[in-house]
Amino acid sequence: MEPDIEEELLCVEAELQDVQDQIRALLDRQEKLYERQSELQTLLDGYKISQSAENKAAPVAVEDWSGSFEWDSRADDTRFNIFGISSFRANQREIINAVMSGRDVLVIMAAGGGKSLCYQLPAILRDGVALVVSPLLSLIQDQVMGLTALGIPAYMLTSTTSKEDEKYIYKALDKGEGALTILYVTPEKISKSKRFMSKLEKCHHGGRLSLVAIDEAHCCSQWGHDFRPDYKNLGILKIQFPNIPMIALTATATYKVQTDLMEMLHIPKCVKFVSTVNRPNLFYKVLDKSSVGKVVIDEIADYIRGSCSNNESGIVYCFSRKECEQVAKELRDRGISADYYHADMDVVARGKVHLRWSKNKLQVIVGTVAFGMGINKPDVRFVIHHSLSKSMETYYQESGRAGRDGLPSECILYFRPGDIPRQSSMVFYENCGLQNLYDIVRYCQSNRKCRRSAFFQHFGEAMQDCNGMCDNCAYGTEIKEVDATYHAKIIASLLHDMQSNDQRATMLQLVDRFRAKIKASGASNTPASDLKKEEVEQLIILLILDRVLKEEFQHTAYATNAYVTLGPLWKQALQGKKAVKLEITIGQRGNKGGSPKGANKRTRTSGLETKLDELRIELSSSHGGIFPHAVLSMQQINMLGHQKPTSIEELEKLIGKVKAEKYGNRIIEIIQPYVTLENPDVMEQDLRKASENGGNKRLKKKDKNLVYVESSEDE
Ligand SMILES: Nc1ncnc2c1ncn2[C@@H]1O[C@H](COP(=O)(O)OP(=O)(O)OP(=O)(O)O)[C@@H](O)[C@H]1O
Ligand SMILES: [Mg+2]
Repeated sequence: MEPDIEEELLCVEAELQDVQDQIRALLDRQEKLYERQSELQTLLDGYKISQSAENKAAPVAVEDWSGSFEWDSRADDTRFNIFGISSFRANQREIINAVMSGRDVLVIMAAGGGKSLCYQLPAILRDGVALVVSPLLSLIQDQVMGLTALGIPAYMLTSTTSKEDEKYIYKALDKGEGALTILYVTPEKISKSKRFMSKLEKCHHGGRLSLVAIDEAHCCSQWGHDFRPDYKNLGILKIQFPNIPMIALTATATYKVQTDLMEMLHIPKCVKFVSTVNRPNLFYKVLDKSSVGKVVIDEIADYIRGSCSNNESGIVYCFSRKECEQVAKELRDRGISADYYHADMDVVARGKVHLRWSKNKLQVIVGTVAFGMGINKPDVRFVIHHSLSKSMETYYQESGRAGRDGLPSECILYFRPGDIPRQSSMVFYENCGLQNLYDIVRYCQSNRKCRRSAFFQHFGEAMQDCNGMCDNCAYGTEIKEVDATYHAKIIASLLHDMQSNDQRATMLQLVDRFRAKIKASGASNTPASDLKKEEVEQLIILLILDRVLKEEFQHTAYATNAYVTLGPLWKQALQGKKAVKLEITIGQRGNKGGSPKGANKRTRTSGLETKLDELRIELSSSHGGIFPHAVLSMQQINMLGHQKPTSIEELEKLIGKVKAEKYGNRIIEIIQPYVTLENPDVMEQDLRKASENGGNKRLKKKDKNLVYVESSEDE
């Protein structure tokens, strides 16, 4: 009788546990649905408001921003002859048209998408002064130097502006004297300088304020990833200058951030342009990270030497300041030109490192997250994460600093489960901190799913083709699936015993205990004996993601420790009711030996291109220390390398009038010897085609092995 009762009791308990788990799962779902409900409600409210506002206003024609406008030919001329840009990228033309039509505009466009042109070009086309608010001094300096080199009267009013320039700027604002087309300021100028605001108002009253641009506009919103208090006050600009078009630009903004921005900047009726988050030229890959530090550095150094032997720029992101210094030193020991960048350094030292790197005098910056916004270098060919970021959003931002010029570039993340507790003990108190971290852990652990699809999912965008531009799509990984249900049971029972005795375990301790238990039981032939140390770590992470286990944190005087404890579904695991499948990679994850499709594309071997690269560095120093990419972009170097123009007229058709006039003689001098080496007939044909194309389309490549990628809308 008694055994029957016990058995039934066990069954009832198990069923109860099951029911509780289901309730928990439903509650989770309910929470998610509430969240979505509120998002949809806001969306609907916004839609209704804009509808009623439109109904009240005079009826407007359907807004077709891609149609033809009176300024079309001037816009094309400025794009090509001043900026040297052969065609507009997606949405650029439409955005420019909306601004030119006097509308307020909100632009969400991926990093490197070409947002600057969207306000710089209308600034040139419209009469008067364009005010640009940008959050960082370094960003402003880059932009002003670049524009000045193109002959555009651009100035900045910041703490570093000389008295003389300040006087010039105030006079231009006040009385319209002197040429001033674009004026950059930091948000503090708007919120703190009454003098500046009064001059700006005078400029406006005189009808000389052409537009207002708010760059990195996500800084306005507390929900964004980089909130800046001074950005909160920028709403004043629309109140004071209601009839001046305002354009707000950012690389990423969730729907919540977008509505927040529109409200704060007082642009409820703005035209919104949202471009895809996809960066088709970036190759994403995750590599297993060895627990031996030197091995990881050896691999990184090998990669840089092998794939970026032409001194192509890159970034290595590290978790801590100490790690940055260490990794930079070890890369230098291996002959790579690398230096570190973190928040503990003083501003001058940081600025110096950044500048050397921007001018191609330093190949690699090893940085913490402090090396962030303000990186304006277009030709970063690789971003390597020495350890994982804290969320998908942060990873998207950081890896997105690669390939802003549209040329193929690589984003490599070194992952090992042992790095997770370091991150989790930093983020656990943030809103959704652990949830965000576990999302990127899922990204890292996945051996099958397209990496790109994780970004689409995260940013709520429809899937797009990856075109083999991630490791899982390009070559996949050989995987062995292990039934780890039994292993999970042992781990749950181990932790249960420990917790009953008021003991705790870190992940490493748990791995050791697990392995010791297997060894002590002499069960070398049990299925649990077959897992290596790293695989047990991987299993523990899997159990955390599956909520069988969870992380808990405790502060000591020196650190925050992360412990692994039993999670909501532990009983199921203990009873062997939770099927656990562990994917183990066979050999090394990713195909390190083979080259991904993306990596091949950018191999630049031509001697002429190397010479042109050297020339742009030389010209950049002799033209007031501007950046080499402001002289010629990598795309332009590739184009010149293939088309080899030999006269200023031909050159003009490729890089526009301003650059051809300024640097033309030197460029042709470099190209000339290479032309005489070639078959004159072939060259003749190429040049004829170039002029037929008006310089707007690239020529067909002569050499099948050379792949030339130009970023343009028709790419
Ligand atoms: N239509 C185009 N064709 C080719 N190159 C372009 C085009 N538009 C912009 N670029 C180039 O792309 C690079 C990135 O442009 P830009 O700095 O405006 O990007 P962004 O969208 O502001 O990115 P971020 O969010 O990182 O600031 C620059 O080198 C710029 O010259
Ligand atoms: Mg920008």
